[in-house]
Amino acid sequence: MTDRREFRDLVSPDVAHEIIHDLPIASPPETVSLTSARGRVLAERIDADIDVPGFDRASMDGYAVRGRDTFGADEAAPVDLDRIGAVHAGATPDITVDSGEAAEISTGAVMPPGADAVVIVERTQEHDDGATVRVHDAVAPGDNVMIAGTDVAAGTRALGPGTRLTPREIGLLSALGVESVPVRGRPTVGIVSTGDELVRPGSTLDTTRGQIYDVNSYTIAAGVEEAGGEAKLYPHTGDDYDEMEQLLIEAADECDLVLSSGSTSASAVDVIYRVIESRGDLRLHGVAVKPGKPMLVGELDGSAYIGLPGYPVSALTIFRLFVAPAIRSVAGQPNPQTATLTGKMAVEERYAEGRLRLMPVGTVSNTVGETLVYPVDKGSGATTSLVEADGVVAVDPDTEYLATGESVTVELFSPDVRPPTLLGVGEDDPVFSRILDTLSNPRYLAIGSREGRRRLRNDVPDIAVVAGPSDRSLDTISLGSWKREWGLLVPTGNPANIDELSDIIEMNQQFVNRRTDSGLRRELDATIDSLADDRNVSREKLTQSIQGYERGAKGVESPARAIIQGNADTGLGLRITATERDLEFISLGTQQVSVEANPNRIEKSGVEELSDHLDSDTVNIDSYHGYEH
Ligand SMILES: Nc1nc2c(c(=O)[nH]1)N[C@H]1C(S)=C(S)[C@@H](COP(=O)(O)OP(=O)(O)OC[C@H]3O[C@@H](n4cnc5c(N)ncnc54)[C@H](O)[C@@H]3O)O[C@H]1N2
Ligand code: MOO
Repeated sequence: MTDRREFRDLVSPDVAHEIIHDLPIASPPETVSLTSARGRVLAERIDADIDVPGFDRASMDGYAVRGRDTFGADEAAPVDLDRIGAVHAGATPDITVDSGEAAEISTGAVMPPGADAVVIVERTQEHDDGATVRVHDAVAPGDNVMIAGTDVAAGTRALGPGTRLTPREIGLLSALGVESVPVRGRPTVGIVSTGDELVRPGSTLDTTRGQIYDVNSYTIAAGVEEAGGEAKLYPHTGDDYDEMEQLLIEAADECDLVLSSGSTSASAVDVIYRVIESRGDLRLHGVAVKPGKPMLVGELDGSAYIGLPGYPVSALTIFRLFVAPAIRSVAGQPNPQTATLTGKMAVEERYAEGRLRLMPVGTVSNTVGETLVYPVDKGSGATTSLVEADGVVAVDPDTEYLATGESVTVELFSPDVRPPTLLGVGEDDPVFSRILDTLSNPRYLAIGSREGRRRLRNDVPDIAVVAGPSDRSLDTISLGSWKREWGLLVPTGNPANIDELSDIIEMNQQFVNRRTDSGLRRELDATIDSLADDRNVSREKLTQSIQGYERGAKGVESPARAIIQGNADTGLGLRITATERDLEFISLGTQQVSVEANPNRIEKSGVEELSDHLDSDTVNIDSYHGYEH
């Protein structure tokens, strides 16, 4: 037990920022060519070595003249000048314009000696077979001419240090003939994800061994690049001390900053802090934020080191809060624009762990333009906790309770986050999920019919999709409904010869159920109830004999997938799934699926859009197997 770490003294986020600020993350400036300069930050000022333009330049097509010759000219009293030749862009003029003369000139050409203005071609006419130019307009010296150095004069400061190079600045540098520029270094950030369970996307998972795809290496690498660093992925390390030490030292030698993820916490196998303690200097272990408490900060072999917690939400939250600002500061990148919105809590929320809580939240607007805010907390281990959220609400360590209706400030993940046009919740229905693809920016949380009804009653979502029996009626407006055929899925050829519900009770088959939240499950339970009534036994008596009845799977396709993988003999599902997954289907009936709108949101554009699609031919319900209007 002595190896275990307890987090009694968590440091405050402010102190953590200071400790990270003092880390030696250095990255020397470098010189890059203009073609790779976009997004980089100038390390030094750039002065103009040349005038731009480097000569007096015609800015319109027309005739180069002496302005004084045209004075008084207008439509009624044009002036005739002798046309003495032409000057084109990219050519040295071989003529001089004297008094009473004009030379044809094209935009961008060098003004010929003697000329000081250009009359645009539209205000002239050629006469005498081109020997004379009739000018209908007076021009003053300088008109339609860009004098040498007016864009940039040689010797002036063109761009200052710290300027972020966008296409506009790159344009100026090109005009000055600068071919490569000194820019701030991009710190090299080594990413070491720890855990024997991790596998890189692209390889096959062995879930029996608890393998999962590595998330953090990719989220963190993307975050590093976005902040202006250069990410370098290292192979995974397990929890073996020597292996971890060797990999971390290698990364520290090659990188300006090493970021590990995982192995930060209290378990005896979480050895990473011991590597830092023995090979470097551990300056922080544990910060008072949620999620992300077990963060580590220190130095390792002269490089900066930050240990992120393993849970993807915790890792990314700590990265955004503490690490990204440090990388931006070294790379000279400005802090990104933040955008906040003020909304009202749609539900109440309790929390009392005494840490600054960065609560992921989703937002939805109601028809009077208010923003409603609801927590999206599927836990630190769920990547959807962040994808289904629009931003975070920072809840102060002393705040233990947020009441429904309380005003909160949401910091959006970025200023271009747009709250969904439609927030829907409820049943996982394969056809409704296709309808979603036709809408502009919907968010749909497949949390089941029961939870969907509950949230709709609480006035959070715009719509709920519900199926199956329910004991409570809803005060809602139906936007549409259809019927879907449900029953038992079995492998092709139906090896166990199942043809009715009672077979799975009597035949000792491995069954895959759905969760009690789903309308499909409620339908099954109602059918079992009537079977129990017929036999004059309790529902439990029957369900006890169904292997797998108690454990419900989340997705509408989960039972089918289990059968295909050979992990089950039969499962609860829909005809459409059986057809699409090449399984056989034993029909047990049809159930109604209805799309119910929150009566207070009926005028919201996203709801109107959905309603229109449901009424139109966009959605041909009858074309799906087992579906009918
Ligand atoms: N008894 C205690 N248990 C835990 C505590 C505690 O104080 N006492 N703290 C919890 C908190 S808070 C967090 S956060 C986590 C952090 O744990 P670790 O940093 O040690 O992370 P691991 O245990 O290695 O992994 C946690 C979890 O995340 C998965 N993981 C890890 N790396 C990745 C990756 N690159 N991609 C995707 N998923 C990853 C890993 O498989 C685990 O499921 O500890 C709590 N426990
Ligand atoms: O710090 Mo942990 O991230 O609360 O789950």
